[in-house]
Amino acid sequence: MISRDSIVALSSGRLPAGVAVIRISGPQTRFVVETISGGMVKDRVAVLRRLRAPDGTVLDHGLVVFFPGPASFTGEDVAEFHVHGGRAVVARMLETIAGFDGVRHAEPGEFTRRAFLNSKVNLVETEALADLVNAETEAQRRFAIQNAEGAQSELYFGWRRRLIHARAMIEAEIDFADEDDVPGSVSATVWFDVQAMIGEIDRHIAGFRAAEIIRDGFEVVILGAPNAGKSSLFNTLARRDAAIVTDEPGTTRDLLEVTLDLEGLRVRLTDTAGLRDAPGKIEAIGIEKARAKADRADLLLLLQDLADPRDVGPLPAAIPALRVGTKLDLLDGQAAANAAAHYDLVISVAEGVGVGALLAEIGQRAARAAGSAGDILPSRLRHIELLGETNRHLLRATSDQGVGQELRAEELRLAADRLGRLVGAVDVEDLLDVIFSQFCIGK
Ligand SMILES: Nc1nc2c(c(=O)[nH]1)N(C=O)[C@@H](CNc1ccc(C(=O)N[C@@H](CCC(=O)O)C(=O)O)cc1)CN2
Ligand SMILES: Nc1nc2c(ncn2[C@@H]2O[C@H](COP(=O)(O)OP(=O)(O)OP(=O)(O)O)[C@@H](O)[C@H]2O)c(=O)[nH]1
Ligand SMILES: [Mg+2]
Repeated sequence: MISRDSIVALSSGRLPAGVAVIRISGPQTRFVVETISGGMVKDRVAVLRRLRAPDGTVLDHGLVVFFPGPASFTGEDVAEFHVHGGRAVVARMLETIAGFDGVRHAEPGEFTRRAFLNSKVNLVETEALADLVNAETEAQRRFAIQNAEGAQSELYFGWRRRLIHARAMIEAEIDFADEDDVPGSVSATVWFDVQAMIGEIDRHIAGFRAAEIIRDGFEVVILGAPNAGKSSLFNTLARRDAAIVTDEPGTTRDLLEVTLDLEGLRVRLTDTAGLRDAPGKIEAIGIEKARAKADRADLLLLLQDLADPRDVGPLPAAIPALRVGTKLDLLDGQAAANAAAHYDLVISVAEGVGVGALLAEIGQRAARAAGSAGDILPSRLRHIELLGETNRHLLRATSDQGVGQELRAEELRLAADRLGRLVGAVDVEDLLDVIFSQFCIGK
């Protein structure tokens, strides 16, 4: 076992709570349990005990669970005290346990760090555990649990195994080049597989945007001329009066943002200043911000007042857009029918027409951009960087341009090494602080 100190922390959330879980891991765990619970408890069974400080003071009545190492979450002896979730109860419990010799308060992510150091989880699973704890939407939860269970790391381990095999074959061919029983076509098959893997890795890297959408949300920006009804739509979708609405053109100046949960996906909706030429100083800054935000959007909603359509000039052409006609209620039946043909959707916020259809359309586009449930996607910039390096080595390995088999085999080794760093199978000491700094205390 690598760690000598035992660590303790509150592993459950905000206080006060009905119940709070205090967790301890390390070699002092048995002694702490014996002392506080007045004797050992059966392994892996929750037992109700009176909990006392070493001086005999009763702290609480709570459940005690003991998990002997190495078959525990961290791989060390672990115990949990499930106590009443009052601030004073928890404070006194933590203070008492941290007062034992060899026991101290845990740092953020330290339980999971020990699980990693004891090979209970690999690095990619560790990151997924952090994502699982932070998941707020159903899509985030689904994505994180899939990777916490190993889907993403299995993909990387699989590629790494194929490269190790490829390198073994190429080196065998180098060593036995002049013997007859090593068929020359072996290397052709190997290079063919490596070539295929480059494509697989490139496609996987391309999935990063989908992972970002799952994590950070699908960016939708509302644009249009002043008074087009942007803020009115924004408030309706947000289901609250987040933006000021008046009949005065130029009401909105700053960017306003709300987060929606559309069928389990996070969607970030931004209201912007109406676009028009040379308005006042404040409005001009707002318009500049609106254009900058639009450049980074996943979807634009281009609103136009059906009763007073105005042109707003060129918009980012590369970004998908929905043309939305607003204030449908102001048109008579015939004019309304004619107008509908020129837009993707027509709406009346005043009468609640078309808003449901617009929301459904946004939801569908967000879902498409986030990929299908079960897609294995890279979830961190770290993954993209190492996968990019992997492929650069593989491209060098597969280019014949006067490079000997030895050097090509070496490129295969370097590529496999990059994948090893990804999952933490090769030395990653320098990475650990970065990764575990993303955790909260008690995890
Ligand atoms: N009360 C409580 N609930 C919890 C946790 C916890 O630590 N305590 N977890 C904490 O994250 C999660 C469950 N994850 C866990 C993962 C592994 C082990 C564990 O003891 N693993 C051993 C034995 C496996 C087995 O019996 O099948 C091992 O891997 O060797 C426990 C919890 C969520 N719920
Ligand atoms: N009849 C009708 N009026 C609407 C509708 N939507 C908005 N309006 C009115 O149009 C005016 C402008 O609405 P806003 O939502 O503030 O428009 P905006 O596009 O945010 O305007 P700026 O912030 O100035 O760019 C207000 O008087 C709204 O009440 C609608 O569906 N029907
Ligand atoms: Mg507005």
